[in-house]
Amino acid sequence: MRYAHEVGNVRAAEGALMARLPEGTLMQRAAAGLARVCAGLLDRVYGADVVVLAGSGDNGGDALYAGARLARRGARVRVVAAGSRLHQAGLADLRAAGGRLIETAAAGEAVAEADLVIDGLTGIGGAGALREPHATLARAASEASGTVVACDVPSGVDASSGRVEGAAVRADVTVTFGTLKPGLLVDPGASYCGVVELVDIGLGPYLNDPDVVSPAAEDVRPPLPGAESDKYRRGVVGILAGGDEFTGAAVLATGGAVHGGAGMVRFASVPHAVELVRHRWPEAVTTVIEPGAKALDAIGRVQAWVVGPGLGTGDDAEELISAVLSTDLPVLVDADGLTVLSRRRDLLTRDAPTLLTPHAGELARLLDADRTAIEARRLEYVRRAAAELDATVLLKGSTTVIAEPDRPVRVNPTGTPWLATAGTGDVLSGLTGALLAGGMSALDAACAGAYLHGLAARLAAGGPHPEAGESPISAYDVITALPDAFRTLR
Ligand SMILES: NC(=O)C1=CN([C@@H]2O[C@H](COP(=O)(O)OP(=O)(O)OC[C@H]3O[C@@H](n4cnc5c(N)ncnc54)[C@H](O)[C@@H]3O)[C@@H](O)[C@H]2O)[C@@H](O)CC1
Ligand SMILES: [K+]
Repeated sequence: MRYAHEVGNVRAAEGALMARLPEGTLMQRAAAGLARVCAGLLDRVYGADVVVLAGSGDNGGDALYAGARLARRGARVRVVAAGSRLHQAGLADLRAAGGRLIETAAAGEAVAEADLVIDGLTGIGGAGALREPHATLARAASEASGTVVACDVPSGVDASSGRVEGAAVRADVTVTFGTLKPGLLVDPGASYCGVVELVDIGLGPYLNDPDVVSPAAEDVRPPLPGAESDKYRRGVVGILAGGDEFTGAAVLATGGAVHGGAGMVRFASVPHAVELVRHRWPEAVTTVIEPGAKALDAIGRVQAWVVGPGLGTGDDAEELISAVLSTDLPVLVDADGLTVLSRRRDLLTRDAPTLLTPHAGELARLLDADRTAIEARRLEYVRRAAAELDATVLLKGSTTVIAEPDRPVRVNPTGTPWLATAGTGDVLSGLTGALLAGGMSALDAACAGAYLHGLAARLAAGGPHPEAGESPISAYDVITALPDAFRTLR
């Protein structure tokens, strides 16, 4: 598990640690770590052309001291000051080491020809869209042909949320201090960071519980079946999906479940969808159901339900969703099921676990909020959704985030932009439903489902020769790659 802390938490820990250390110690630790990473990125430090973009805060201070360390090793270091002030002691140290300050007007050319650019414009103190000249410098850095290293956070990225309101530095490497910041893990911010290097400055013992966590493979491994397992112990998942109109979603969700490790997949729907699912997935046990309150009675025992993909949003769908949510079993609601819930939020009042898996548009309907705002502030909205709907919420998208009331948000680290294609969400709901039926909690099943789904997509897109680049994938390719994804986890 990787841990991230919001700015308030970082500042509190820094305050407590700084009180026990001589002044300036932390900044020197940060600068030493930053300089070490920068030196490792250069072919040779001696003679390298380095440009430091320095704002007036301590982020600029870190960058100036790091520049001084590189200058002492023979680099040619030039500084561009954004704004009227600079960290005076940092500037003095850099000058003493042979670095020099250049005019802002000369910055564009200097940045363009540098071997390495250190972005020290703003760090955790950055607020709102970058002002001038910061914004222009950030754009210049983003276009630089040399290596761009962001100090603590790429300037223009909000450290706590990952929000980007205007120009921001596109870094090759981000060297962050003490702990990760949520904005480095969640898009849009995450996409500006490049490789993230964490430098230990001794903050660990002073940090509170993390605000955001990002699981690693060992955190999401589903339990292995034992010798005594039978299909009921491994879990039976019930899939309620598809209708006369939409059948693809039913086939894909069932495929995700069949490859998700369940002991058995039960599928129930109208005759047309049942026929297609039975044809494609003979492993599934299918039932034709009639609309009405007794629809579930014919299906047999399950340990978790998945409801919604391709179901439609009319009265029959609503009745089915209402029946499923009145059971005492874990329920995953996706797609059309979420649209129904946006007019029947009362159905969410229940004791058993409920897992909702919206994309931004579906969440916008559920919360009566704006889709663009959700995409820009994923952490804020997923937390709000979990609290307001009293459910586990998995928000799909460029970074999948998962929230449960009063828990750190989990950020999924796998995935590929190729996943943004029709039908992949249906695969995720079937897969995650199988994990729920296997006995994982809603939060763990959501995390493991998102992780495996993203990993399968990467494996599918990378093919047998990932070094040759990625190719487009279909939702069906994701299903086919699931066994490899499970194996990779072990
Ligand atoms: N507090 C600590 O103990 C430590 C802090 N460190 C560094 O200090 C940084 C935080 O320093 P500060 O609190 O001084 O804050 P920053 O240096 O991150 O940012 C504050 C400065 O940026 C300007 N600014 C804010 N938003 C802006 C915008 N939208 N456009 C243009 N300018 C903007 C402010 O006017 C102010 O001058 C960390 O990110 C880290 O790099 C490290 O030295 C480690 C220790
Ligand atoms: K920065």
